[in-house]
Amino acid sequence: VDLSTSIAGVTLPNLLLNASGVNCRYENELQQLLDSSAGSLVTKSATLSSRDGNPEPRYAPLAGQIGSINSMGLPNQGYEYYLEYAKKFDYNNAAGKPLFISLAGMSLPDNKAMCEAFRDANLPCVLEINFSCPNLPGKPQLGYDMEAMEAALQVLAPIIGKPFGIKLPPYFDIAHFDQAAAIFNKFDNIAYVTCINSVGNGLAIDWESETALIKPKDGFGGLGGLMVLQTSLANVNAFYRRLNNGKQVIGCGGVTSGKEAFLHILAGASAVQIGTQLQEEGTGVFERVSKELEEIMVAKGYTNVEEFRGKVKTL
Ligand SMILES: O=C(O)c1[nH]c(=O)[nH]c(=O)c1I
Repeated sequence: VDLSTSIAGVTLPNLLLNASGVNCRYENELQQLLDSSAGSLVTKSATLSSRDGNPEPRYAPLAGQIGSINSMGLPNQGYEYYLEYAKKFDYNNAAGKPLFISLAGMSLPDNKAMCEAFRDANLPCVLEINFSCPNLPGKPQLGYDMEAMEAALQVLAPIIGKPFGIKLPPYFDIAHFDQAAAIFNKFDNIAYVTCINSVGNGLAIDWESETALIKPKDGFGGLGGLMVLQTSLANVNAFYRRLNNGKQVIGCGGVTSGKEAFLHILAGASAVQIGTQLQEEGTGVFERVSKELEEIMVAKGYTNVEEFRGKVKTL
């Protein structure tokens, strides 16, 4: 059974990888991903300068393994740390694993400076521009401001020059799928979109202590895990149906087993990112989910994912 896929001009020997933000801030964590069965890896979203992020507790799993809530606040080592990592990354590694770099500038000038630095370094890594961090106090998500998102892409796409991706927030209105896809279809080098980032500004409360689970923003944070699966499948399929010229979708949201990975591919995903389940289970999740996905494919008579990608049936 073949789980390989190609995105933005790079080939992933296995279509599973981490969701940006999970197990990917430090080099040792990135090495754990390389040593796992994941077919690739993406770094923690980087800002111009390093950041400590929001006060703890800032992440919590939810009771009943239904998901997680986080308000990390963009803690990262600063983009130069990840640029150096990308400079010394072994792109010809035996495992054939490509590298994705996530950037989440606090402003357009910051994003511009970081994209220029990566352009000048001329590396084989693929940039994933994060338009959807929900956890910066006082900062609205660019992904929810269509005009600002298009203006940013007018600046960044030409600088990046080569194929790149965008990390999107979940949309909940068909008009927003239409508007966002129409913007992305204007840029030839947008190779893919990753749907979805966490469902922004949920509130998890412990009923015994009557207290919010996380400290930042009065307990408001991004929701992930199984409980966001149906929203992520909808966003994957909405953009799969709307994007043209070979633009692809990476699915993210609610993948806890081979079954949800299979559903993401049915919805149109070319690759599948795992966040909450990676945080809770560790990097062994990639081998387990790969095996489960292979078993499902064998049981259904599929030998490769192209045979069923995007083939979700409607009634
Ligand atoms: O709080 C975070 O660091 C964070 N958390 C998320 O759930 N998504 C994001 O894109 C980011 I940058």
